[in-house]
Amino acid sequence: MSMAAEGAPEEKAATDPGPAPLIEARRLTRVLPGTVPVTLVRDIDLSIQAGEFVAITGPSGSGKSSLLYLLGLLDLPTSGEVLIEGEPTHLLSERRRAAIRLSTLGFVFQFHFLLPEFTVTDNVMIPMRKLGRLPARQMRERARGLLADLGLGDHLEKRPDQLSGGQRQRVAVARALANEPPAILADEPTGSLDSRSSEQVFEILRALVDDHRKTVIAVTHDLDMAARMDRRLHLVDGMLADP
Ligand SMILES: Nc1ncnc2c1ncn2[C@@H]1O[C@H](COP(=O)(O)OP(=O)(O)OP(=O)(O)O)[C@@H](O)[C@H]1O
Repeated sequence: MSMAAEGAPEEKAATDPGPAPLIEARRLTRVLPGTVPVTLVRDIDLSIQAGEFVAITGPSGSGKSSLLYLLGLLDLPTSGEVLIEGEPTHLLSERRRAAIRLSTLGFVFQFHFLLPEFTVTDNVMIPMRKLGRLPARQMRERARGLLADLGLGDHLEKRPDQLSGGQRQRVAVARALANEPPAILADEPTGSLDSRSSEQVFEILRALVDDHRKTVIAVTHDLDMAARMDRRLHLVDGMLADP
């Protein structure tokens, strides 16, 4: 092989674009059809890298949840696109989009949406069962380990209604982490919690970013909390604006 074919390393470095952003939006627009169409988000361009802790802020009704749902492939844009790890997603089948959600994105909502008739451990195992990559015993061990890491080791066999709001939200975080996704998307994760539980959940999200290099994107009304995240995306009338 000639020297030329091996290539000068500096030339390769200059042309190598590096890894694709974890989540990217290009001209993302979502309009609800109707006699008076409602524009939820308009023309949003953004790019989120692995390891970022991003707040989505803005007044009530500005489109924060709508943007999060589009970025999380829970909704489809009217125009524009979302790319996950460089892969355009808007033309994929719902089955493929669901597979990306299951392995790449973990969700935490304001209300935990745990199944009331299941134990805490069984709730955390649900995404693992759907993905179906681990034998049952390993799923259970992993769920228990996650719950223990989040301070819930004494509550593994309880049902959600036997826990406090803050504990339930930590179970929801464990469930979001079940399949080891690189990104967690959270919609007002502390919105229904008292200040002490809010702080605990915030510290957990912070540690996911700092210690485990997860990407966390969280919609929040809490401007103090948003100020403690690494980056803020501020929405006004469905568009990105200066905070
Ligand atoms: N399915 C729907 N039908 C009609 N209007 C909707 C629908 N979903 C959202 N909207 C409206 O679109 C706008 C954006 O909603 P969205 O929930 O994304 O805002 P938000 O910033 O998250 O609000 P909040 O802070 O109050 O949760 C709001 O005016 C909302 O009322």
